[in-house]
Amino acid sequence: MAEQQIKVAVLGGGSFGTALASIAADNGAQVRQWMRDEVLVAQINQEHRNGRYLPHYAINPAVTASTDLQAVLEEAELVLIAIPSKAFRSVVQAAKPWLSASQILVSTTKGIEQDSFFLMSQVLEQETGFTHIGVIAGPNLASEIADKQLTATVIASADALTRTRVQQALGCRYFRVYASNDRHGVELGGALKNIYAIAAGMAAALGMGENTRSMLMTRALAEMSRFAVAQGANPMTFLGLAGVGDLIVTCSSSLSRNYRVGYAMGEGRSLEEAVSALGQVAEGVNTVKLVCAKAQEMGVYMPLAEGLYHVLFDGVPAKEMARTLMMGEQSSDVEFILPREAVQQAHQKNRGWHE
Ligand SMILES: NC(=O)C1=CN([C@@H]2O[C@H](COP(=O)(O)OP(=O)(O)OC[C@H]3O[C@@H](n4cnc5c(N)ncnc54)[C@H](O)[C@@H]3O)[C@@H](O)[C@H]2O)C=CC1
Ligand SMILES: O=C(CO)COP(=O)(O)O
Repeated sequence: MAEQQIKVAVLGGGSFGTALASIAADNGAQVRQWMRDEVLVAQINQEHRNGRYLPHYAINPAVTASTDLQAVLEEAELVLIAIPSKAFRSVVQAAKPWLSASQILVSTTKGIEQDSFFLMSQVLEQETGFTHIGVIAGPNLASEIADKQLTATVIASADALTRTRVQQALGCRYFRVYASNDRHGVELGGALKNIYAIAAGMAAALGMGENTRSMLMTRALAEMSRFAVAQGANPMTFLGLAGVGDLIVTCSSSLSRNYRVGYAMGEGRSLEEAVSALGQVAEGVNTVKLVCAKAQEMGVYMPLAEGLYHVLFDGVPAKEMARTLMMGEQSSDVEFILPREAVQQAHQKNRGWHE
């Protein structure tokens, strides 16, 4: 679909970086991928395979890998950054000498920075001061994309050039790219759903049914959009691929690392055991900590996230937490229609009937 060959740099040698590099190459781009591991670089360049993260996937030979940031970044028009949130800023800082204001910088990372509570595009903005900045998020399990299973993502940016170039560079017969200008909402959607994917994995391992999962996902969406609106995002974004789309896939699929962490804990493993068995990043573990602290600070009601926090970090059994949540205050279904406060007030007014 791309009209002329675009030069793309991908920072990150993990599963998503590798899948994105190959999409761009399938789409006719010249792609350079940066990673730290020289063995992996040699394997990608010689065998066109990433044995550590996507071992069964044939990478497009037009992707060349390198440990040299300068070589990867110079001449790149589009830079996709697929680095876990914990290391994101340090990688951007290392890349800075070879970044320029004419480049388009796009975060693909679904996480939040520890001390600042910054989303990754905010880190990009703060570190570079550039304007062509965007994020992508959506139902994008890397291994399914690697298999060329049909899916779509959202490029979110206030900058029209960023949106258009990413649509041109990545949109292809198995990957559609939709546009949004709610960067904050799209990025929050991607980060927040990881929390609920852990809870969904746990519920599945505990033998809870499809009604339960459906309730969990829907109430998760209510919580996510409540938090995002308090942060200045547009609630309608959560009806899109980066909201409900990504929530459905990560809460339903054992290919999701966050879901797998929850599932392992539901089977009785400790958080540490679950995370170390995974061997890859599950952003939700850190995100739930940060979001619960922020929600408390801002007075945002997030019972599911708080419940999960107590299960992960305070040793509360998941089944006990589920019972507590079920007996929590009766609330509003869609609070953008009937506010939660209206339901609470009606309860106070009509006290005594059930007691
Ligand atoms: N895997 C997936 O299905 C998807 C992942 N994402 C997001 O993409 C981000 C990256 O995830 P994956 O590629 O899946 O992770 P991964 O766990 O497969 O790989 C992480 C990569 O980052 C590298 N890395 C870690 N610390 C580094 C540092 N200090 N310097 C340089 N490189 C470092 C690792 O070596 C590895 O190559 C995450 O935030 C994730 O939420 C988004 C959509 C889909
Ligand atoms: O974001 C993802 C799919 O859209 C990947 O989820 P995990 O990080 O849980 O694997």
